[in-house]
Amino acid sequence: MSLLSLNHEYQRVPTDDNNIKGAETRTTRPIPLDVIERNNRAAKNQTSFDRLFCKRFFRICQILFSRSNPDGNLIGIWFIFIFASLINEIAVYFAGSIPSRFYIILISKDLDGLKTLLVFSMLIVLGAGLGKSVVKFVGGIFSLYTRKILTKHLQSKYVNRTTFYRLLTTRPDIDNPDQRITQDVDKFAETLRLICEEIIIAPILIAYYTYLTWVFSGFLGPVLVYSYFLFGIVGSRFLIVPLVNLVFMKEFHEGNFRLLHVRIRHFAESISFSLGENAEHARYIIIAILVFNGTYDDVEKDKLSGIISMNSFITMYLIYKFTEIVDQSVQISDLAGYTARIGQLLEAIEDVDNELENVDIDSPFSGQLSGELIITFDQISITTPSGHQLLSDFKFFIEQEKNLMIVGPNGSGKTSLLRVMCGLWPVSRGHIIIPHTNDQRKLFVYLPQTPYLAFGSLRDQITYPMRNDENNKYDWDKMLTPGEQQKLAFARLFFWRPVFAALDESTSMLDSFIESQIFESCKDLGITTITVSHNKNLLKYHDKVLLLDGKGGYSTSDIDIDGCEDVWRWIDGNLRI
Ligand SMILES: Nc1ncnc2c1ncn2[C@@H]1O[C@H](COP(=O)(O)OP(=O)(O)OP(=O)(O)O)[C@@H](O)[C@H]1O
Repeated sequence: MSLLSLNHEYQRVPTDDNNIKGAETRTTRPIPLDVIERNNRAAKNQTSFDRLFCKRFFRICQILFSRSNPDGNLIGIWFIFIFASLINEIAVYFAGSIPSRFYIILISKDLDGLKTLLVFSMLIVLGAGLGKSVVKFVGGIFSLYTRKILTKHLQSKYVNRTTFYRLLTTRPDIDNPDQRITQDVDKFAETLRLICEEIIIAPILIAYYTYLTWVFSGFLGPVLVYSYFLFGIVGSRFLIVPLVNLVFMKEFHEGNFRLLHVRIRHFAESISFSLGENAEHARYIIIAILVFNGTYDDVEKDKLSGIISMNSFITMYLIYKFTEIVDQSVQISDLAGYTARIGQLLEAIEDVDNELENVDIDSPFSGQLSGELIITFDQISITTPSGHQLLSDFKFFIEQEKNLMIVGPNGSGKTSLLRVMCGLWPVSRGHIIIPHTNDQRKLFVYLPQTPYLAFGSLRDQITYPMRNDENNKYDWDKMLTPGEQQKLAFARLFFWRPVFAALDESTSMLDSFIESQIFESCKDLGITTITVSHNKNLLKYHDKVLLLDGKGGYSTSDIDIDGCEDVWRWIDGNLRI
């Protein structure tokens, strides 16, 4: 026997009158979408271009560049990216010096020099074009790998144990996690590539061109260019802040829009049945200052034109590089928006995982099979994620080979009892003692009213969650009627032959003959059923009934095959009180 102690509270999340910034939080309750939107707008610290952005961006970079990441890292591609950009910039530098060389050769009438320069120019122009293409190609690979590493990282954390279930049911502040993992990661990777392509070697180039501008035009040149840059940076900082929040909200709405379409696709038939259908001026001033203040008075006229041309190229290129950085403000605000969404998801997954780490759940599917298997609810209390108490001080045993039927009004907590039994929901008080089995036999299999049918072959449906190496991808939801889907779910149950089967209205679409055959097969296979149903005809297949009254109370009764009518009258009487 092992102890499943789940005596902790749900993850706390912010609500409308309880802003995220520095506010007290309280137990979750369902939050409407417009309230989440208002919270996101108000909570600028969650989605702004500040320290939090830097922290989240750094965390994502750690994932991307980590040597220990099983999905690889970006270090190699990053170096190739820098190398390709450097080669491209060297070609650009030589291309920029071509007009200066032409001025000098043409004014000195050097015909041999002109022929050599023509060949040199063609090669340089070709090299610069090729260099740009190589940078774009390597950038594409960089973006692809960024997406692959981040998606695999998030996916493995999200689809892990019951993390996705807990995140979806207890963290309504994390809208559309699916969209964050698919779309937002893709856009993050593409935006990062665009920014990197422009500024990956900017620090090296800026240092080099600052030095050259200083050598050619003296102290005033770099000062003017740097002032222009600072002005641009301060201005764009003010632009970025509101944009980050807008990018965040745009993704939020896109996620909801896609979700609506998924729902329309899923419920197409039901819906149809119900007819519900931005310095040119500043650049030249720096050159003019030096020509007119006499710095180049001693220089010969043919060389002067070459110096002016080269000087203007260098200064303009430095300004161009700074302009490129300032122009990145739109991209950076996009990047900050995507970083906020991915960073938030990573933090929420970590919270949910920590919550799970603190819960002592021993795997119910391993251990010792010793005698009779009994599930014990030891004075437990069950509270919904929204804080509503369903059951308190609940003390009960579920014994092997004693089929149990759970009845009660809608919303009384019948399915919730199965949720805590399977470890999906924590209990707010008490503990549940779960027995171990020593063979490969599962302890529980849960069959809901609408079973989950994975894309795949018929064999995949029956052996789910065990995977088979088959390439057949059928959409069984569309091919089978609800009744046939329920029958297929029972084929899965018989394949796994667990000790206990939690049947949650899972025979509701089956005819009574099939129903009786199913309960007989369960008995023959030694599967003890824990059935949630409103159907009194199922009483005869059970040995015990548990009645939840919907007010936090419960009562039990044994069922004798001849006394089903009496038991039903007893249930009926209790529910009318
Ligand atoms: N994820 C959730 N977040 C908040 N409340 C929930 C959640 N899931 C269920 N509840 C609430 O818990 C209560 C019990 O739900 P449960 O599914 O256990 O009812 P039930 O007895 O199985 O009802 P029914 O017979 O209608 O299936 C309901 O009031 C329901 O609204």
